[in-house]
Amino acid sequence: MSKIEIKNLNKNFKFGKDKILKDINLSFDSNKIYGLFGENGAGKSTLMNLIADYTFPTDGQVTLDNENVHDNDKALSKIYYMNQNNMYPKNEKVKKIFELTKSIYKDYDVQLQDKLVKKFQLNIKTRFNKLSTGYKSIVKIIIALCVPCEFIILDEPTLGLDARNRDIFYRELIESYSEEPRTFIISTHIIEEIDKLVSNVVMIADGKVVLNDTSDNIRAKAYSVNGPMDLVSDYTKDLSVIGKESLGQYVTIDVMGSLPNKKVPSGVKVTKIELQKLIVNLMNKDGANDN
Ligand SMILES: Nc1ncnc2c1ncn2[C@@H]1O[C@H](COP(=O)(O)OP(=O)(O)OP(=O)(O)O)[C@@H](O)[C@H]1O
Repeated sequence: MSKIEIKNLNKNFKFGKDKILKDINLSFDSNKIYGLFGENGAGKSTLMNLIADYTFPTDGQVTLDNENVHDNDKALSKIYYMNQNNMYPKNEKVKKIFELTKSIYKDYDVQLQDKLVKKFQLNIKTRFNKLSTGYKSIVKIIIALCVPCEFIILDEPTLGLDARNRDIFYRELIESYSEEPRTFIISTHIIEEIDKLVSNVVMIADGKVVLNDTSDNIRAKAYSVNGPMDLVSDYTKDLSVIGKESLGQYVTIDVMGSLPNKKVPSGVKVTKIELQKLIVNLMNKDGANDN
């Protein structure tokens, strides 16, 4: 059971004034699907780059099974990183790129690759640089699902994909994961499409981890409380408020934590919050400070 650990990590870029990542402590366990969320510029890609040793920490370290990943071929061979950079020879046909990948990874899953090529209707005789943005992502997705690595990091994998192809991707990811469990770390802004798929959620805001829990735990402690302002304010007074919207005398207050051990007042409705709404609330710091 392998594990990636990020310990006391800080990152700033040489010419940047600010720290991009601040005192990050996180672990990514075996066989889980992590959603990595945060607003534009929060530091998600930087974190993924650090895990895959594309850049190095200013302080702290990233380890895989207690070994620093930096310049560590053994550790890095267990990590596959799909991102927006095109690492493939631009003028090669897709078929050749698949062959090159297969020659690097001994247990590369050619059967799955062929199945995915058909599902996505990818023409493997096309040169990579002639593909549309969506199909470039599809080539990378196929490779990411077929390489025999224990940790698959996907930075905005569905960039440019239409709704049908996004649906195929999610279904194939789940099927592939069920057959061959491994760890996925997926960064995306389309939270509502993957919230049912992720087992764990990590959210970064202002370079810090602000949420790191299982999806089940988060769902079990995030609620919307709606009703007359005075009743809702009283019912939620000891809870951590993450969002608030009011319409006249009626208010919806989003909270995190255990609900009070008392009867919900008549006229007040308590519902669970969707992950998407929770993340947006957490991004919206003003909302969190409203109460
Ligand atoms: N090589 C670099 N040099 C200087 N600053 C950088 C570099 N790479 C990233 N940054 C800065 O680090 C911050 C975080 O960027 P990062 O790409 O990690 O965010 P992100 O959460 O992935 O954003 P997005 O969702 O928009 O892709 C940004 O302010 C960005 O400008």
